[in-house]
Amino acid sequence: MCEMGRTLRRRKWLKAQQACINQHKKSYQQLFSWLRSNGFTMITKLKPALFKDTGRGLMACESVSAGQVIVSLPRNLLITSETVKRSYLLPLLQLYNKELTPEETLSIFVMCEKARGQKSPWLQYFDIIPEFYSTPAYFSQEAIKELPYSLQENVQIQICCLQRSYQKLKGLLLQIENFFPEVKGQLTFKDYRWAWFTVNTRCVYLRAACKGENEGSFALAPFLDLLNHSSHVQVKAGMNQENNCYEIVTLTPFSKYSQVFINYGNHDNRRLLLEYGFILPSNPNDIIQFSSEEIKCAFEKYDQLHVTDEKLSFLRERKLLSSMGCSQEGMTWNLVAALKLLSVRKHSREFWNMVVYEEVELSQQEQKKVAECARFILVNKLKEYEKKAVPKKKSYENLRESFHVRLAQALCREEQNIILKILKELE
Ligand SMILES: C[S@@+](CC[C@H](N)C(=O)[O-])C[C@H]1O[C@@H](n2cnc3c(N)ncnc32)[C@H](O)[C@@H]1O
Repeated sequence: MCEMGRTLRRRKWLKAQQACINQHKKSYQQLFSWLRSNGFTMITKLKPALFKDTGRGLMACESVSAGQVIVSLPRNLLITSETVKRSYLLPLLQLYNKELTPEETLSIFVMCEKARGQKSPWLQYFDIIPEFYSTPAYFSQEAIKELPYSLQENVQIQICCLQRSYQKLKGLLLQIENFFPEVKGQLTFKDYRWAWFTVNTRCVYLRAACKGENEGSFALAPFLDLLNHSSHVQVKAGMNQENNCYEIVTLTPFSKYSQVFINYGNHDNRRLLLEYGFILPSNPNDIIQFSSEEIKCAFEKYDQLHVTDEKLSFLRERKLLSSMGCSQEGMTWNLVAALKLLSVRKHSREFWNMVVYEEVELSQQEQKKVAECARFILVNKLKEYEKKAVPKKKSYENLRESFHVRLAQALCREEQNIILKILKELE
């Protein structure tokens, strides 16, 4: 029943997406003729298409071999801080007394260009950009509650940063509205959130390959930003100084009619969701992190508390308290080191150093303690997900909200599976 419900929802979602692609057909034609008129040439034939697992992406219309340039975009088609500085916004930016980050500069430009509509030279580009994002900053409170607790905190932090950034820019936005009445009423917080996530989810990084003016900055790259992410592919990307184009060379071949992917980086699912609004099934970069509090809780029943605290300080001084977690591959080195250290009885810092950095054989009792505590920590973590997995009566009217809830639940399921796998290995 549940499977059937999921299939039906999936179909509904695909239908909505297909309608969106059809509706956009004309926009794509306009995008391509605009790109061509600005010097773009399609080196590898790719076209926008809808894919079952990832939504819109780019499809290879011919087979693509490793080493092939998949997209080559002339510099004039990139939106960078330099583009903004050359624009009508420059005098107002210069007069503003607060320093803007590159993300803020680009977000303001994106928001203004979107608001200018037909008057914007980037119209054809903004026409194909999604109206909404599926990052948790767009989630309802109900959907946020479905996320793991520490991720909920990160979402709140992200929203606060966005609000603070908007407040900081308020004076400048008022000035812009005064000078350019056509954007009036279109520079609200919601518009800023949209622009910020457009920049955050779609920008490429211009590396310091050349000592140019864009060294180490971000850029929006029309068309190229229709490429989705896969952790299984490898690409090389950067400015080609010879033709002044931003190019992506794939190191992974793709067959005809398959989706062409790039790699956004070694992100775990929490980062992918927070920053990009999606997750990867069986993400090899997924690590379930444990806090020192969670570890401490497991050891309280064995050690006197002050000894546990001292051992935790010992780990903190050596920066071993971060990255304590587990992945598909097993427990991280830092977690194993912490478990070993917290299990030993001897109270000597010299010995603790040997336990962490050298192969000191633990007694059978200590090894048993390591396994027991690992199990305790993992089982405790599972309880957090189990509480969330209690079926809710509520049916989500809004298609978008129910998609967000399912996304949050899928993330929890992925993490749960990793923990279950490690628990099984501990048996
Ligand atoms: C640079 S855009 C890629 C094109 C985008 N799909 C579109 O239709 O405009 C990045 C966004 O694509 C989506 N995305 C990228 N890779 C994905 C994947 N493997 N699965 C699902 N969504 C993905 C996410 O919404 C992400 O924020």
